[in-house]
Parts: sequence; structure tokens; C-alpha cells
Amino acid sequence: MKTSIIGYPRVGSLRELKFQTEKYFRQEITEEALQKTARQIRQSQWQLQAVNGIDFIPSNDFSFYDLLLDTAVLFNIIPERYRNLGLSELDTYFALARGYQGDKGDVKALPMKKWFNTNYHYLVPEIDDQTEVKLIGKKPFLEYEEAKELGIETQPVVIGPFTLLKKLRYVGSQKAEDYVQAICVAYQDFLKGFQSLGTGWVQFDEPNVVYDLSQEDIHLLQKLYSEILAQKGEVKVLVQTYFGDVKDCYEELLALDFDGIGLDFVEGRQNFDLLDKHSFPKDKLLFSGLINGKNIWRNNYQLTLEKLQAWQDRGIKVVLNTSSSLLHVPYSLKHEEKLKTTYRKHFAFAEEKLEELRDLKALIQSEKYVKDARYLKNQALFENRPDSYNPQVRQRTSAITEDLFTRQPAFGEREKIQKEAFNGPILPTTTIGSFPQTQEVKKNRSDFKKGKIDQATYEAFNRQKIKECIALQEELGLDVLVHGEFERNDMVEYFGEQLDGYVFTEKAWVQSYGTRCVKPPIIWGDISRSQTMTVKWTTYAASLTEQPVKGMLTGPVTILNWSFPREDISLKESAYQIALAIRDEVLDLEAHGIKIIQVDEAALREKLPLRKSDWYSEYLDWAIPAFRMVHSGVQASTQIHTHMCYSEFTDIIPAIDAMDADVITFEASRSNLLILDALKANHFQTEVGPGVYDIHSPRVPSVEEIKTALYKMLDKIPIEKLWVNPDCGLKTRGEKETKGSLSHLVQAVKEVRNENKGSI
Ligand SMILES: CN1c2c(nc(N)[nH]c2=O)NC[C@@H]1CNc1ccc(C(=O)N[C@@H](CCC(=O)N[C@@H](CCC(=O)N[C@@H](CCC(=O)O)C(=O)O)C(=O)O)C(=O)O)cc1
Ligand SMILES: N[C@@H](CCS)C(=O)O
Ligand SMILES: [Zn+2]
Repeated sequence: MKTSIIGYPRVGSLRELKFQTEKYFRQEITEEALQKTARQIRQSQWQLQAVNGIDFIPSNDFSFYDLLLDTAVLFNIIPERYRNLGLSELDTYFALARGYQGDKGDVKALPMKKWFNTNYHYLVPEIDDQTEVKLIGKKPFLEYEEAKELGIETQPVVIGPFTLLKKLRYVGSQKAEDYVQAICVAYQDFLKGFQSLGTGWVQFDEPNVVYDLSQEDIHLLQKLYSEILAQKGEVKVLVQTYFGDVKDCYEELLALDFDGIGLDFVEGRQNFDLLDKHSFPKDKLLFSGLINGKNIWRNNYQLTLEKLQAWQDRGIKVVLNTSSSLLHVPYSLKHEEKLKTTYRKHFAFAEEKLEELRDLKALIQSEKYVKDARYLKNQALFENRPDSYNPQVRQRTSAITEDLFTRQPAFGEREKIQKEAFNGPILPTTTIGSFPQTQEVKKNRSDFKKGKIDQATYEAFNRQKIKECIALQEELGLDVLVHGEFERNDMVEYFGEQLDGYVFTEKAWVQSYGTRCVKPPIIWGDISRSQTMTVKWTTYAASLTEQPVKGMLTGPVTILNWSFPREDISLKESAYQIALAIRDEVLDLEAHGIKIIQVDEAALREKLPLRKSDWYSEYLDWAIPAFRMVHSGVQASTQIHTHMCYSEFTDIIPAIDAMDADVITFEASRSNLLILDALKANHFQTEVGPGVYDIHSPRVPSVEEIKTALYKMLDKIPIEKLWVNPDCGLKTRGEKETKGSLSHLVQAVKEVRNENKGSI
């Protein structure tokens, strides 16, 4: 039996690529130096995979920003406005990803969206009538040859034509079907390029086939691949699916001339049934995704070996694979010096997953594997999980009753009470919570964690930052202020570190987008709160000003979705445990005089099942109640805000309204405010603050741009329901651009207020 992985992380095991790329952005290093780091990362990873005996090692899974963007650039899908900047190839690429503002012009970044049900974000390539789709790039070929020079045969990976066509944004008059012919030729040329290099296998990633597919979708899939595969020559082609099952197109995939079919058996449980009910062709390889690519628990060897054995007994040629790219897990446990052995032995990050693949490959070849030490050690893990059960927490969740999900009085009545209590201006301005996490803010935290400074020094620094932040917001003229979140490393990790039941790591970074990474904490056991988590900082900020200060919490669904969840209890049970802990914090903030509390649910949409039929039964039916439970205990006059970013929630608007928050702020600027129509159509009752500018780009928006956005909003949203704010928190921004952008925001609002005096 052979082994394979779909893709490997690429930021570097200690985020070397992140640091070098950010230096390159700041013009501190040359492109050559950046390329050198990239090469070192790729090469050491190929070698690591080779040492672990991986038979199908991917190449072209490396990216400076995002694989979908890479694929678009490979096929010449680059809008004119970026080409016209006249930048180098790499800088044009970064302009697409981050926007560009400088001597050569001023362009916004492409929109960024969540990649399926993960916390990874992709860039949405834009195609117009002028785009001539054709193979122009060399990256996949160069990286293949780079590995070959090390003596390693790799399997080049590219996003497949179906997923590419589905993910593009069509801004001209032409639609997906108009590009099919050109796309087929471009992918044929891609395969021909590898034919001439003598490549064995090429991998086409087609995660879009795990969605509900229409007949037209299936025809498109068939049309694309019957044409492309007709030209594959000697190259073998694997179609790799992930994040779900392929029940809508299983037979069609088998009927196409693929040499390998990659299925996810972790999130696509129905793939087991498909395989049981249908025969699998003897001339194809089944790339069986049994090793979880998205969670960090050790694989259960017994279950995996049983499956593999059963398929092999049926004569299926099986390759053991990961369920998705390993992009979604951290690099290696070897950097975790503080993690206790009791816990650590239960985890497998990317490197340890390579070792699992190696073990399983050896075990399946041995008739007596049940006596093998590797097998026995693995089985022992599933017999005992210490410190994971807390009877008080279980007792509290089992006592949850319906009334805990309902806030009184109803929204309309609360809205009146709150408007009176707040007595603020129309179009109130606010921010999403975090202010720039400058080097000094991070250094303060890092010095404290390393024991270089004591708690008093650490806290004094944060108090000083809060003071400056409040003064800045007052000077700018914002209406609802925040404390700035200087004490937080991350909006989820921070709470994970304070809640009992969590285990956290030191270097277990996972890429979220571009150079930005997160360190998801691990839900090891039952979750509870033993002390207040935010009251000290929020009340300090409130003591410095007469203006309202918004308390800032992360909601239970987001805490769950941005952690590595446990797998021995349901997600619902974990969400309810976290919800009760956050509920206590909300009530404590209220008891300390905080009248506006924001409970961020940035990741609400993340674990929404990819198939619509499962949306409510498997997810929303507990995710929305979990949020409602957090705020149902507050008084009518306490205003509950929530915030969501990068969520395409046009299709779940009724569920968002059912969260029963008083105000929701959300990302909107990169997606052209498309969501406004949906809010109007659904008679959205919650007050809204669609972001008026993109905070993920260093660009400073002009007053005019913000006014244009505001007027677009006022077309669709009653003025008394509209809040004004950036898209998301400002933690990734510099201080100068933050000040510039917010002062333009306030200026724009002043002008719009003046221009609308009559209508208020
Ligand atoms: C809002 N988003 C978030 C998502 N997911 C989260 N879990 N959190 C989010 O906020 N998903 C969607 C969006 C967009 N995604 C992101 C993801 C990541 C960032 C971001 O800014 N990440 C930072 C790292 C943040 C952090 O945890 N910092 C720590 C550690 C800082 C550090 O690197 N320290 C150095 C030493 C520094 C020194 O001594 O000077 C070290 O450890 O080596 C902290 O601040 O303590 C990033 O840089 O990638 C934004 C949006
Ligand atoms: N309050 C958080 C939300 C980010 S989604 C912040 O401002 O960073
Ligand atoms: Zn956000």
C-alpha cells in the first residue's frame, strides 16, 4: 500500500515565510532573499515527506499567498488594473492579494472569502470579457523540477477547472460556460507541460464537487474532464476531493478517465456508503482520506487498518491519504516544550501525521500488526483521556431549559429602550474592537510570557495603551468606544487560555490568510470559567471617558470553530459548555456597569454544513441557541452587539436575525456591499453596521469612498438602523493608517449627517 498527502503547510515550521514576506512588504529585503526562504521551506518539506516514505509527495502546494490566486495567475486571469501598475511579477501578485497604493497607482485587493468550512481564506479571482484564459505561468513546472533536482519525484497540484470556474467572480457579460473552451485548452497545456517533463502523476483539486450539485454542474464537470483528460498522454491524473462526500457525482467521477480518485472519509462519511454500494474500478487508485487533515488528534489505527483491509480484500487498489491538505494543522509537536506528555501523546500535527502514514503503511503489510508495539501504543491512547470530565459542567448543561434561549423583552421594545438610554447621534460610529497590535504591544506580551517582566509591569503597559486608545477615539470623534484589546494575542486563543478545559500550544501556528496565522487552542475537556476574563480591562477603559465603552467578548460558536475541537463529545455539547461560560462573563460585565457588550461571532458560518439539507439539523439548530444563551440574561437596556467577518451570510439571514442581537457589524466592503439587498429582502430587524472600508489592506480609504459606501447603504437600510464602522478589527493595521482611515470615516459620517439633516 502506498501513502499520499494532499498538501503541506507552507508558512514554515517557525513561520519563517511569514516573517520574510512581511519584511519584503516593508522593503527590508529583496525578492531574491524572499525566494531563497521559500525554496528552503519547500525543499526541507519535500525531504521530510520523503524520509517518511510518502509515495505521492505534492509540489506546487507552496504559495506566497493563496493557491486559488496562484491558479488564476497561472492561467492569465489578472484584471487589467493590476497589470497596468507595471509592477514586477511578484509585486503584481501581491497587489492582487493586498491592494496597492503608491507611485504606480491605487488599486484595492481582490475580495477574500472563507475557504469552504475552514479558517483559511482564499482570494476571489476576477474575470472579465477582456481576459484571455491561457497557460502563462511557470511556477508548477519550476517547483516540480526543483524537487526533481533533489531526487524527489513529486505530484504537482493545481486547483481543478471545475472548482476554478465555480470560484471565479464574473464581472463582464460572459459567464462560466463562455470560458469552458479556453479553460480546457489551458489545462490541457498544463498537462502537456508535465508530459514533456516526464511527470508520473498530477493532482487536480476539486473540492467544489462536495457541494449540492445541479444537473448543469455535473454536465460541466463531465464536459471539462472529458476534454482535458483526452490530452493527458502518459501523465496519470488524480482528481482530489475534500471537505465532504461526492454523492452527487460519484458515478460520473468513476466514469471519467481519471487514474485516481481522492475521497475524504473524515468529513465525507457518506463516501463509505458509496464505496460499499458500488464497485470501484480495478484500474484506478482509491486515494482514501482516512487521516484527518483538519484536526490534531491521533488517528485510531485499528479503525483505519480495518477499513484499508476491507477495501484491499475487495481488490481495490488503495493509497492511504489525508482527508484534506495539512495546511489546516500546525507543523510539528517538536516545538512544544511546555505541553505535558499526558496530552501531547494524543496529538498529531502535520509532521506527526507523516509518521502515522509511515506507521500504517508498515502495519498493513504485517499480518500480526495487532501485536506490533506501534499499534499497541496507539490503541492505549483511546482507553484513557485524563482530566476531560467535569461533573459540575455536565450538570449545568443538562439543566439547560428553553427559557435560557430567549431574551425578554422582544427586539422592538428593547430597541426603543436602548435608543433612549443611549441618546446618541444618528449613524453612530464605532470600531470592531481591536486597535493596532504594534511590535511593542506584542513584545510586552512576549516579555511577560517569557518571564522577562512581572505582571505589574505588563499590566501597566496595557493600561497605558488603553488610555492612549481612549484618548485617540475621543479625539477622532467616535461615538461608541472600545478598549483596544491590547491584552489579547488572539480573540479565541485569549479566551482559551483563561477557560478551564483547554490546552494551548506555543508554536502551533496555522495559516489563516496570506502571512497571517492563528494558534487555535485545543479543547481537551469540559469547559468552564473560574474567574472573570475581561472585566478588569473594560471597566478601566470605561473609567477614562464619559462616552459609552463597548465590552468585547468572543462568542461560543466562534470559540469552538476556531479551536481544535474534541471528538469524544458532540460539537453542540462543547458549544453549550462554552456558551455558559461566556454568559457568566456577559452578566459580570453588565453588573460592572458596561451597557454595550459585543459578542463576536466572526466564525458563525464556518462549520455550516456544505450541503444545504444539513444546515439546520446538523448545525444552526444548536449554534444559534448557543449564542442566544449568552445574552438572554441581560436587561432590556443593555445593548448586545455581534460581529461577523468574511461570512457570506446572504443565504442564512433569517438565522442571523434569530441570534436576536441588537446590532450586528459585519464585513461588506470587499464584496461590494452585495449583502444589503439580501438584508432588505429579508426584512432584517437587527440594527446593522456593514463595514465601510476594508481593514485587511493597508490602503487608507478616502472620505469620498466612504461616503459613497454610506449612500449605497442608505439606499437599502433605514437611517435609524445604520451604524458606521470598519469591516473588522484593526489589530493587523499600523497606527498611522488606522488614524487616517478612522478620521476619514468620522469626516464622511459628519458630512452625510449634515446632508441628511432634513430626513432625520
Ligand atoms: C479576525 N480573524 C481571525 C480569525 N481567526 C482567529 N483565530 N482570530 C482572528 O482574529 N479568522 C478570520 C479573521 C482573519 N484572520 C486573522 C488571523 C490572524 C491574524 C493575526 O494578526 N495573526 C497574527 C498573530 C496573532 C497572535 O496570536 N499573536 C501573538 C504572538 C505574536 C508573535 O508572533 N510573537 C512573536 C514574538 C514577538 C516579539 O517578541 O516581538 C513570537 O511568538 O515569536 C501575540 O500577539 O501574543 C500574525 O502575526 O499572524 C489576523 C487575522
Ligand atoms: N473584536 C475582534 C473581532 C475580530 S473578528 C477584533 O476587533 O479584532
Ligand atoms: Zn472580524
